[in-house]
Amino acid sequence: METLDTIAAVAPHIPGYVIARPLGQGSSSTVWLATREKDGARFAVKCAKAGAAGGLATSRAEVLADANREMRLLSQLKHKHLIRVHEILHMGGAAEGTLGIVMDYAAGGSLANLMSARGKLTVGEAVTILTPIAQALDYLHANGTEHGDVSPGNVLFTAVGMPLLADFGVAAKVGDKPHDLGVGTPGFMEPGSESPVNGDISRDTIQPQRDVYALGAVGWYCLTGTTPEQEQDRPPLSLLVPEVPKALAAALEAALSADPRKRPSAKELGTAIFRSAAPEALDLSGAVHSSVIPELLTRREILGRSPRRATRSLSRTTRWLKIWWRLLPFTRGRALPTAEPGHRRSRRPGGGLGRRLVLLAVTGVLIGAASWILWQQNSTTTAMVKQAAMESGVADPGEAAEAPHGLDQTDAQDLPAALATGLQSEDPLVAVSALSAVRDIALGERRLDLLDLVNAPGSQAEATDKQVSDYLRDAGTAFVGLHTALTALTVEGPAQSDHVLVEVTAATSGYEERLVSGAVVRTGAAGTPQQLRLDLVRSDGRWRISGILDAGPAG
Ligand SMILES: Nc1ncnc2c1ncn2[C@@H]1O[C@H](COP(=O)(O)OP(=O)(O)OP(=O)(O)O)[C@@H](O)[C@H]1O
Repeated sequence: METLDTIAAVAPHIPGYVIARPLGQGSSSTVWLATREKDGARFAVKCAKAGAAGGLATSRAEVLADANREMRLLSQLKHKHLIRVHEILHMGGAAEGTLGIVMDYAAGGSLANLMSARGKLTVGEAVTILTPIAQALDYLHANGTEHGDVSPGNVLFTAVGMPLLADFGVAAKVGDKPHDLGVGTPGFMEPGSESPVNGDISRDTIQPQRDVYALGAVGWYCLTGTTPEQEQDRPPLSLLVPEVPKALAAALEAALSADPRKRPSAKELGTAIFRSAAPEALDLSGAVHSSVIPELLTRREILGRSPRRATRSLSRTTRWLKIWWRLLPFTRGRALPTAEPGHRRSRRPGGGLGRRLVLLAVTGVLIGAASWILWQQNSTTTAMVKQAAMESGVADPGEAAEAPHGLDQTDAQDLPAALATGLQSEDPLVAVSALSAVRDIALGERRLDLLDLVNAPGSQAEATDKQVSDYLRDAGTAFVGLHTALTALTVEGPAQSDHVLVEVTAATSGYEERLVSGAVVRTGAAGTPQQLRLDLVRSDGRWRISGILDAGPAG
């Protein structure tokens, strides 16, 4: 697999999108990070390479046919752990005549990148990755589809570390033409893929057992750092990695059976893996592009391993983050929610910003883990958590939740009249109180689009609140009851200016972090009053917050 450093492809012209950087390259395509011009949303665009060496398609017509086929296949499938495809585009510039598949951007990179950075993963991390991918495979198989290339390059992660299965370039549906032999990634294909296996499993039907083998091989690779040998040459997994629980070793070894009939189904494999050990938050730090680090929430490194380095790498934005987030006090020392009794709880993080980031990060991952792996559990508690997760959209962090009760409505018209008027006030002191109240509503009711009314476009304040709102979207929660009281307001700067500093003392109330179902996942204590200087700018006749400067503790 090529790394980003070795990608020499010329950026294509994609109508309606601005290309940011290459994300990766496979045998048949290059994948680019692209921003949609109309709304700034980010996507990954997979651009086929005509005549790609090693790919299945060797002519332009074949490339087009393959892209169309992959798009068609993916558009019929919908699962929280399958990458979603949005549209297929005709490319311009150097790529004229080819197609681009626009899909969800997986900011956490691929398992291949993670393994290059880490070498091996922990048992808990492997469980976190393998269980949801087994779920996705179970879904595919139940829908008559074989993925055909389950491998580290095709397991991607969202910014909160949720695994997604990608690349349906060689996937097959029931009734499709038989696979070309030898497709897939070496090391992760069942032995004998280059020749028919066990006569009774014919090549003119899909073979889910091949995906099960591949997932077993991915699991082996995660734990040992190497791909599995053939059955007769393979040492027991527990010899290579003594800390692997017996049940996990047995599940992976069964998946790697040479005889496909001895392999478990994807569902059985997922169940066995899930029951073998507690899932653990992924440490993706060190495996992603530097520009992704600020949005990466699964950063245990901040927590304990190398706090200084991690905090430094968050760079300047953290100063703004630190100040604004001080308005969201997270409870000290309270246990974070976990879905399963006995599953690992978060460790107590260190202090300051790292603590807040990590609390968010670990909460996100554990809540996420709860939904990814709540699959075969049958206890009432689990069912309730699962229900809550589904209702809240936590079950699908990559997708905006269909929030009931009018949450997420973007229309400012249903704001209380006094607030709507306050937002339009020429007086920055009136406006700033309204801005703060609207921000409380945005975070308290998860009406996150209201933040557009609060923060100046392109400002540090906007960037900071985006981190908070991304967290709430991903977690499917709101900070219910949050109220920010602003007192001792004074304006610095000329009265008529379009840019003023407002000095305030800000104090936040206690609040509950709740799922849309109403379930409380965490409580936050009231914050110590902070003296802040809010940087306000006025445009289109309205004041918005552009930045927040720390003026120290109040009093
Ligand atoms: N949605 C995405 N978000 C972020 N990165 C992605 C995304 N899709 C792909 N990538 C990156 O691009 C790489 C290549 O993508 P992909 O595997 O789909 O290409 P391919 O040409 O079909 O590969 P191959 O045929 O060799 O399996 C991935 O390994 C990953 O690093």
